[in-house]
Amino acid sequence: MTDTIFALSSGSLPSGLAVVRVSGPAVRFVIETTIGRPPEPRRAALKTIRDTNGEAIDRGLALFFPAPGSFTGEDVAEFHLHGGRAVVAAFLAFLGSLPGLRLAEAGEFTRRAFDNGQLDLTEAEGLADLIAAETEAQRRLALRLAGGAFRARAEDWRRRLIDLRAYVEADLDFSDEEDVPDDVSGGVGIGIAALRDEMERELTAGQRGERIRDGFEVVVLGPPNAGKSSLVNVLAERDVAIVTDIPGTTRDLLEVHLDLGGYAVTLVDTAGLRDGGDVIEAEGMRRGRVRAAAADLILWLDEEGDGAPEDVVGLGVRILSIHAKIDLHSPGREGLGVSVHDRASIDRLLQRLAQEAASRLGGEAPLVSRARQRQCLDQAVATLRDAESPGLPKEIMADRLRQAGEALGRLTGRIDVEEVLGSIFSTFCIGK
Ligand SMILES: Nc1nc2c(ncn2[C@@H]2O[C@H](COP(=O)(O)OP(=O)(O)OP(=O)(O)O)[C@@H](O)[C@H]2O)c(=O)[nH]1
Ligand SMILES: [K+]
Ligand SMILES: [Mg+2]
Repeated sequence: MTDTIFALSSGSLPSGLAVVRVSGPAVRFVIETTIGRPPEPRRAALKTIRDTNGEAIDRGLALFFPAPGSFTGEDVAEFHLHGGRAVVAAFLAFLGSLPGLRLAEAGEFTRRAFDNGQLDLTEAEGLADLIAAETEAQRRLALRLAGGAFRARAEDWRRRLIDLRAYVEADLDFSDEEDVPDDVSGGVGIGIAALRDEMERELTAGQRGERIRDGFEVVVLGPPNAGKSSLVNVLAERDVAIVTDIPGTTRDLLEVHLDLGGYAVTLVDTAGLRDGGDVIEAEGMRRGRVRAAAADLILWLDEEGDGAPEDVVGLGVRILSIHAKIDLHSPGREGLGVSVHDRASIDRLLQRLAQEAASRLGGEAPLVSRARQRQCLDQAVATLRDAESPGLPKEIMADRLRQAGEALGRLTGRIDVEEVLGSIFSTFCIGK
């Protein structure tokens, strides 16, 4: 028989309340042992919670969610206890002493929900992201995913693929007969193109999704001693990077994470760019350039206001040029000036960065936000493109449609799920 699992599902103790969740076949037994008669389904009941000897452990709310109308799809109970360490320890120890009960592993409640068809893989990923979300944009993105928006979309695509395949196969079966109109395959072609077009649009929007989830990347470049590390420290409001008046102080890449206007932004400090320098500095510069080439924005910093040199412009990344140390230079220069000693200039820069992030990542929350999702969808699009090749034999077209359906099956976890499950559910915390 399946184990009944339990865990503290709320945060660290002590706290006002602690929520302990139990899921599995022994839930009714747990309820009868601790509070007697089960409360009405999904209704909170205030009860004294007792151990097997009838001794009170705490007084709190108990809820019962009978299968299948629960998060996991199994019988589930929730106990809202006082969030004291001894209270929770006593209750968990008591649960562990009951036959068939054990502490849940990380993500095990969600894993059961998935196994019982309560969630698909994209919804499970959305839940993991919702719990990990640190900014508003991440929260909105994750909530949409967890709410089943991607699942619904993928299921619609899959149904349409099945219909298209049915047409092609019917066409195959009757291909000898005169009276099957050939425009059936014309309609199929239009159907495939429409489907591929929708998927491609989601892939494009997904570039935003991955950036929202993983962070909008800003790499700070400039000559040595321009004040890059000082600026990164001020923006991060922490003393993360070493600052000295010696040119070539920074060698390693150093990243800090900011929340700018609800968007996650990764700010990367780099080694100052100049000719010469020792081997270590040269390697630092190389790494800085590589990172910058993949960034969303380069923050070019110099004291002269010369702007980024040709080789940096040649990276093809959007550049925001900044005059550093404006407290040392005469005012009236053009462009965005910054001094770490002038709070107003820092606030202007922060505002500008938030605008940059918003203009690149704003709009309706996309569906695709993970490399895994993108890869599945990429595959579906590639096979559909194949299916559209002119003069393709019907058998092969039908097979391509089947393969596209399989790619969607991998996306939602309908097929080939084992290899990705471990990596997804291990990112969950215990109790989820
Ligand atoms: N007056 C003034 N001095 C600054 C400002 N920003 C940085 N400095 C000084 O400039 C010097 C170099 O600063 P860093 O932040 O180390 O410069 P960097 O660009 O990171 O230098 P490298 O890592 O060597 O490439 C230090 O002495 C800082 O105190 C500023 O806005 N105004
Ligand atoms: K320096
Ligand atoms: Mg530095």
